[in-house]
Amino acid sequence: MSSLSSTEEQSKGSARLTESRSIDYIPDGERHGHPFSQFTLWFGGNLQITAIVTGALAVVLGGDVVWSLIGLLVGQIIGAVVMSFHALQGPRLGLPQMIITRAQFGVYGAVIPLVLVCIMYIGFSASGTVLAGQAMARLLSISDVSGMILFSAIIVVIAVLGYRVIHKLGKVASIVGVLAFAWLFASLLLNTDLSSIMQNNHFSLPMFLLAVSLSSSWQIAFCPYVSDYSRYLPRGVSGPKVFFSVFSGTVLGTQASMSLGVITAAIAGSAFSGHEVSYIVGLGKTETMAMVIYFAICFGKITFTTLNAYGSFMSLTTIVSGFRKQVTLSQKNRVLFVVLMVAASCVIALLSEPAFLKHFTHFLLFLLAFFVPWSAIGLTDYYLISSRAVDIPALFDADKRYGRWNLFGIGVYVFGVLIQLPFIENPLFHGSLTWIFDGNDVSWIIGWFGTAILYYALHRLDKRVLPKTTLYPEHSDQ
Ligand SMILES: Nc1ccnc(=O)[nH]1
Repeated sequence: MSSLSSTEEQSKGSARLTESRSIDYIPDGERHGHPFSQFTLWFGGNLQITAIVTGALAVVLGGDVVWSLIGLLVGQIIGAVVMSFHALQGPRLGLPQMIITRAQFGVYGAVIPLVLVCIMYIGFSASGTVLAGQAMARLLSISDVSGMILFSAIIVVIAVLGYRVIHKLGKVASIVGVLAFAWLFASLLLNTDLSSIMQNNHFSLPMFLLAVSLSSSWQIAFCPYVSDYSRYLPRGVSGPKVFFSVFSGTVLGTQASMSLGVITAAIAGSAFSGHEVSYIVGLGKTETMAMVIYFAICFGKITFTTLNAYGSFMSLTTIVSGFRKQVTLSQKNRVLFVVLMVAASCVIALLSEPAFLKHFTHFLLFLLAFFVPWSAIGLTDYYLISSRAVDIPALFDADKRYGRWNLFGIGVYVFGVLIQLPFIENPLFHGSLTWIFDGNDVSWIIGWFGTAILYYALHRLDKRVLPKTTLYPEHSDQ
């Protein structure tokens, strides 16, 4: 009887819209969903203004049309392969992404990348809030400040509701995004001679590499939270289906947005840079259509701003729980943590000047140097060294096998960050060896492979005793 009622409660709990779990293991009884939801989340989420502007950069900074499109696609594919391998850990381990890091860095050691993750996502959200807040202000005829606050309030609500609502949002965002993009592509192409744009075709290696880096770093920045959104899928779900749903969703969505950016920048020339939003809105020749586009811009920013809020709230929980041996989070603290994270990005958005935002974007890209080695260590350890076996209870207890600080993992990580520095080309940081690659930033390639190879080659120095198969928490119904 008691087991019946607890099962009943559980199924009711899992069907509720408000999520109660955070960084804890998702038991089999609560697993649900289909890999297709991964496609709609990553496809719909990427159909948005920041991806358009990022794609346009390839042309604004001097690239041609044809090779920019190809370079962006190549970078999309490389970044999405890495990202999709992280996504697969969700259903297999039933855990969000960053807590898995404790297996390689130790329960306390994982705080090092976690703090950086929080900063990165607060930053991404801040820049998204500025754009969406302005679009919302035009849409509702309110001030920019009110637009940003209102947008942030919407993000708090969705992030608190959690997993199920986020996936529903992904589905709606896919539909709204496809309609908006079909219209934008059609109005651009009907008014221009596509063949003349396609003649803008002159290969230059530096510009090609720039396009590859723009899109691959776009994708890699999702890695610290991909499994957060796949962790409720059934444990035995088909690996290839999850992989290809995430992969095709994120590649197709981002490539559509970035291609629109490339074509718009090529047509508009200097009229585009600095006036991206008003140029896109100007494509709607009537007042009503302009309002529809403002709506699409605002709506398009909701998905990832929510993901950033949810991901940073989950990371904050992982930091706090590491020191408190705590596995679950009360509903009150859940709301508190989400509000803290969203308020931080809203304040940055409110204080930011347009020029500040540009520097801030450079800073966020610079932060990527800290995630590339994190990703390389996480994937090499999980797929090649641990053979996908993780002692899940030990991730929650610093006295168990993963310990407090794993000096081996942390050491390789620090090395991975350092080997990238000479190859970073960012307005905030000029590496000393970038001349070898004609001033291009290929630090992410060197950082990822250099770290993975080193971690693998030296793994005998690692003192951890690894489990033979994955160990699940005792009271879970797995
Ligand atoms: N490329 C991105 C990764 C993560 N968050 C974002 O807003 N954007």
